[in-house]
Amino acid sequence: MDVSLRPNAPIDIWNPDWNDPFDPTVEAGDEFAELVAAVRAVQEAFTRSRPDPAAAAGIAGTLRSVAQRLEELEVGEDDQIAGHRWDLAGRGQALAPPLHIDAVTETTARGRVTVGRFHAGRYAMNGGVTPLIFDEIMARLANDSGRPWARTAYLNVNFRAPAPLDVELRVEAEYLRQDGRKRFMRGTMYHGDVLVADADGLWVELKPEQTLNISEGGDV
Ligand SMILES: CCCCCCCCCCCC(=O)SCCNC(=O)CCNC(=O)[C@H](O)C(C)(C)COP(=O)(O)OP(=O)(O)OC[C@H]1O[C@@H](n2cnc3c(N)ncnc32)[C@H](O)[C@@H]1OP(=O)(O)O
Repeated sequence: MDVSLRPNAPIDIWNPDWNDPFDPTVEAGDEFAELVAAVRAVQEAFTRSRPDPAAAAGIAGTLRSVAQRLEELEVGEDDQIAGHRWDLAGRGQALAPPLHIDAVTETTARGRVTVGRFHAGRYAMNGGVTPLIFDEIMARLANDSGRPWARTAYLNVNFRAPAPLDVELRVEAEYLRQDGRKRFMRGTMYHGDVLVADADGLWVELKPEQTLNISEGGDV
């Protein structure tokens, strides 16, 4: 399947036909989506398992060969697909929680996410995962509507209640205000009516001499 990898591609709104990482069926013919779903399935199944030593050794060997096969297909970061598929949950980045962005306006964004044990701390979402989800949706909003690129300067997260696993959580972002290059954002995460976390964040617009690709020697 041919896919758009442009970093500034229009935001894709969730389409029920797209792959859900918790749904083993993926869009027919979308081989990369199938691969991401498979990687996520490995992560979740590994986390939930307790293999005996022989099984662990066998599975490790199998995964080493998979890694070797993928290493043969390595490309530069701008050309990789993971993280660049805007239509997939978590942009096809298998570490990222599978956040579906449902809607983005100039000042708001909303999405939903369900995490399993791979993203768990103890019986609830890991405290490092919550900021990942906020950064994803708040950065998406901060950089939407044709605004020049901005980077996260700070992200302060309040954990209000344990975020349960295996159930859908609602995530929202709000563009509070702009002050020169500074964009102030707020995020909230709900399980039903329960606020499980909220966040305040600042995104700072890059100066012309700054670049997203810091390996190109931009002034960052
Ligand atoms: C992913 C989903 C898809 C969505 C699309 C996502 C793609 C976006 C790009 C990738 C985003 C990331 O990966 S972000 C990854 C995590 N973030 C980073 O790595 C950022 C690292 N930090 C930096 O690069 C820099 O510190 C910047 C760009 C954030 C700011 O540096 P700068 O440009 O030199 O800013 P500077 O002139 O000093 O400050 C400008 C104004 O901001 C204020 N300011 C700056 N930093 C702070 C701060 N931490 N706390 C308070 N205020 C601050 C200053 O006081 C000043 O206010 P005043 O005096 O004007 O009032």
